[in-house]
Amino acid sequence: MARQYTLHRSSQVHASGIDYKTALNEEQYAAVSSPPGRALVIAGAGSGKTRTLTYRVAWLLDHQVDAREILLLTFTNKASREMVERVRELVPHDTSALWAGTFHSIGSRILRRHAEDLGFTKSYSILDRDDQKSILNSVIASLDIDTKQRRFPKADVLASIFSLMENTGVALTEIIASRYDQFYDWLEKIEEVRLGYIAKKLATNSMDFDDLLVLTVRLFEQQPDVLQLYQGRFKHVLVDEYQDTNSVQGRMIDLLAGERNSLMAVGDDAQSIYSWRGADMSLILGFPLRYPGSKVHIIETNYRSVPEILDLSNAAISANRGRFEKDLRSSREAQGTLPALVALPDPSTQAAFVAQRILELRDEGIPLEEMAVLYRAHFQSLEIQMELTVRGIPFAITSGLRFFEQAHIKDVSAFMRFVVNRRDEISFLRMVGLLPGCGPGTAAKLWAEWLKSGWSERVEVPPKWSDLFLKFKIPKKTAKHWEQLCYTLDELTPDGALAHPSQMIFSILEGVYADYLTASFDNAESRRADIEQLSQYGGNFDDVLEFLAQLSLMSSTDGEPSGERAAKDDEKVTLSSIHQAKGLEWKAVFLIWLVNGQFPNGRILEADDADMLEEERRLFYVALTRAKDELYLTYPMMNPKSYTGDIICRPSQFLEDFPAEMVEEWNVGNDDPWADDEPF
Ligand SMILES: Nc1ncnc2c1ncn2[C@@H]1O[C@H](COP(=O)(O)OP(=O)(O)OP(=O)(O)O)[C@@H](O)[C@H]1O
Repeated sequence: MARQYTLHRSSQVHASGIDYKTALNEEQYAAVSSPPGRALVIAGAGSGKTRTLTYRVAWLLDHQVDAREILLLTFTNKASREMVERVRELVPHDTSALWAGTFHSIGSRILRRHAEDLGFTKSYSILDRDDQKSILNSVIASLDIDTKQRRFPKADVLASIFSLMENTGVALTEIIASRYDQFYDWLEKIEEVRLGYIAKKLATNSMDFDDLLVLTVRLFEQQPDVLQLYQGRFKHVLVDEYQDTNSVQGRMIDLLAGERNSLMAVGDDAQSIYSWRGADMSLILGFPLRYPGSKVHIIETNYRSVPEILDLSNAAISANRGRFEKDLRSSREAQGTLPALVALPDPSTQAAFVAQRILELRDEGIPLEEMAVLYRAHFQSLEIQMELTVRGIPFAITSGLRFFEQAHIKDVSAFMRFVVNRRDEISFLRMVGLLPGCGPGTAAKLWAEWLKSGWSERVEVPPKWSDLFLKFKIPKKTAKHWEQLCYTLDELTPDGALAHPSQMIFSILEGVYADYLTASFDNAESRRADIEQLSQYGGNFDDVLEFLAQLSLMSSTDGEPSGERAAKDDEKVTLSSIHQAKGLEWKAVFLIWLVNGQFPNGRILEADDADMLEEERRLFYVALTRAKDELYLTYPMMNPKSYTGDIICRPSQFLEDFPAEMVEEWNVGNDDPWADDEPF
């Protein structure tokens, strides 16, 4: 009888040498190794979404997929950087042709190549919120709206309204009626401002963040050949944080996936927390219907939290109805202590409790950078900040201006933006506005002279700025500085070519900006150091267009944790809003201000809208699931700072969503001999 002999196919051994079955759990492996097609991966909190996506990319590369056929869309720039880095560590393949980034950065990359088709040039500027506001204000001024008679929405509010429109596809009338009905009588004028804003963006060759998405989709819809080009390239589209995509992003994905391409969307419906910015949860819930025949993978093993914390989180979210059923299990051993529920007399005692506990935990061996204080809104961190400062406990706050949004960084980039995009009025005005004696009136006149010269419309850079600019009419006080500016601009474009980004920054600093810094800021030295750092960063780019795009994208408000997050070797407690804690984890988490009206937020309670309340509960769930080992839920019983005088606080209704046995109540006393026996 013939001998049975089994042949081990060499394809089992991957170029990367990764043993996928060992590196992943069964659920993760099923998703990572799934055949080409449409797949939705519902991965619970702490279940390894990053691992699943990075191994999926490695798997594709190991299975003869070319890196250039992969598109990885992420929610933040940081996430995309980390994932690409992780893939590089995993596989020997060349991954440089892989496209990874946020929707905005991928949109910008595509638009850069096809801007002419949409009436822009490839050197278009990207507007941030500040720039948007300047344009909107100038449009409002030009329309002669009588804002004194009745309150007209401020530029910031208008920018939010227009953005919501673009991101949701909902008509202006409807948005005003449902969310801003106090401005309903202004509807016509608001529409005029909107049209004026669009026209001004086109005239100044500028796009805002929403345009990066909307125009990409428009390009795909209006030009089938362009769409085919990208569909033909990206055979594998992977999307992270799918629960927070909005309808335009959803459409962009659908278009790229087309009829045939593989699509893997990874997300957790229970963590969808951006509907206020247009995220559309129906995209994730409706995926199986939109993609008939798609496979749904559910990953339910949580590696992060001890069972006590996870059970509480599961119970807390179970009150929500609109969700995929899942049963998240902890892979960790029970530790025998329950999450703490701590009622404190008032906000300052709450702060004292948190600070004291932080010090005790540090003594027990948890480093400060493994602890976080989370809250619904930034102002709720005030007392904590004061208390930590008094006790000398270092902390980092994830709020405030990002590096790239600071005035001095924007000033320097205004020079670069203008020489690159000579129709960029905002940058021109910002740049000349830095010169002594040059107020808004003079700046506007200079801009008019510039337009009159005809050079703003020409493709080529003027061979010598000084030849042109020195003919302009300049106030006496400004003349010397204007001359200096001209020579600096000449240095930015030697012989009509754009200089290297680092060289440009150096010239701007030495030519014009250093003087301005010392004359304007008492911390000129540290600002100068920032600019030098920017110049160093510029060394990573050969192309100034790429550099400027990256700069704008980094200062986006796309949910990126801003400010400094405590680096690993930097011993600091993190103070963060829950939104900005998305995707992060700490050994000990303090969730403060669990009071009705604060969390859930008062506006949401007033609106009495079930969907909004569910989103608020998901936010609560996100906060709970950030904790690995210790979780403290705290609230003040009295709020002495309220406008109405002292008010008694009602504990958050979310605390009623789980059985009392799941937490341990702490009674906090006082060792002050002068205090009453009772805590208050
Ligand atoms: N198969 C695995 N074996 C061991 N540890 C794992 C495995 N998969 C993931 N982990 C670990 O689990 C933790 C959580 O992973 P990750 O941060 O990717 O979760 P997540 O799904 O993005 O969570 P969230 O959505 O709550 O932010 C990480 O520390 C990760 O290293």
